[in-house]
Amino acid sequence: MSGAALSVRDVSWRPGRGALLLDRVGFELEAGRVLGVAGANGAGKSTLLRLLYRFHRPVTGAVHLDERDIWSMPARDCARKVAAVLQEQPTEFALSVREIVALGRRPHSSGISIGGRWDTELIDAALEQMGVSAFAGRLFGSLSGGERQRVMVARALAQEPQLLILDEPTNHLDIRHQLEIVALIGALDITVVTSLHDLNLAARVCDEVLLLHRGRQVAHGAPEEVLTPKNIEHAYSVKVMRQELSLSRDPHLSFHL
Ligand SMILES: Nc1ncnc2c1ncn2[C@@H]1O[C@H](COP(=O)(O)OP(=O)(O)OP(=O)(O)O)[C@@H](O)[C@H]1O
Repeated sequence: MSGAALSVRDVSWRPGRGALLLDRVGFELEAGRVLGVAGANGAGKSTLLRLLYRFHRPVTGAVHLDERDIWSMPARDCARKVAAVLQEQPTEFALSVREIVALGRRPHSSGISIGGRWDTELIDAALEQMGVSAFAGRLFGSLSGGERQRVMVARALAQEPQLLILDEPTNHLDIRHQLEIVALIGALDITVVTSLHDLNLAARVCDEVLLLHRGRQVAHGAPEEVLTPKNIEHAYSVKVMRQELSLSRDPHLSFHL
């Protein structure tokens, strides 16, 4: 797997004739970097992600992957290059975990069958990487929320994307699996854009952070430049304390009203 450079230029989006929910957001992300998208509930994080995986078409601006506008490429090419793990989970409850992960290979298959040796190896590797091999034969619908979340990440990895979009990937996950997914994101050599509510986690895992407030970009850059008490107070309407952890000396943010 290798990553693609992502260029988002001045994108805006509104539903139909409604008000703009995203207003001229733009950033450049080099191949292999991890960008965290932060902001309060309703700030526009999921809306921005939807523009990146070609669910919404921007009303202004454009999204380029390796210098190609994603709307100028055939839908199938985009599906090969971009994988998304969303908060809404699929309703294919009657499929097994393995069958769900195998769906990640669909954009790469020439016919309706998925089952070459390379596909099998990739599916096995993705199941293993997400620690879900043990229940590969179980029905997806019988899994817990956290187990399902890990299966959906495995499906995205099996897709061999160049850009991976994650909408709140740590939702439903216990602390061990949160740490594991954070380690996995850090170890992938593809480009990743992830929304995250936990700002301390965002500071640890992301190379860059984009902070949104009411559909507008407040700041974009290195986590320590963006996640300042001033920016967070503006974006979330909370008071912020920044401390240094005594052992690791890592900065740690705490919040109060
Ligand atoms: N298709 C739509 N039609 C009308 N309003 C929408 C539509 N999609 C999103 N919105 C509204 O746009 C705003 C931004 O939504 P979005 O889901 O992008 O926020 P978010 O930052 O991801 O929030 P959260 O942290 O709660 O998941 C919200 O007020 C939402 O209700």
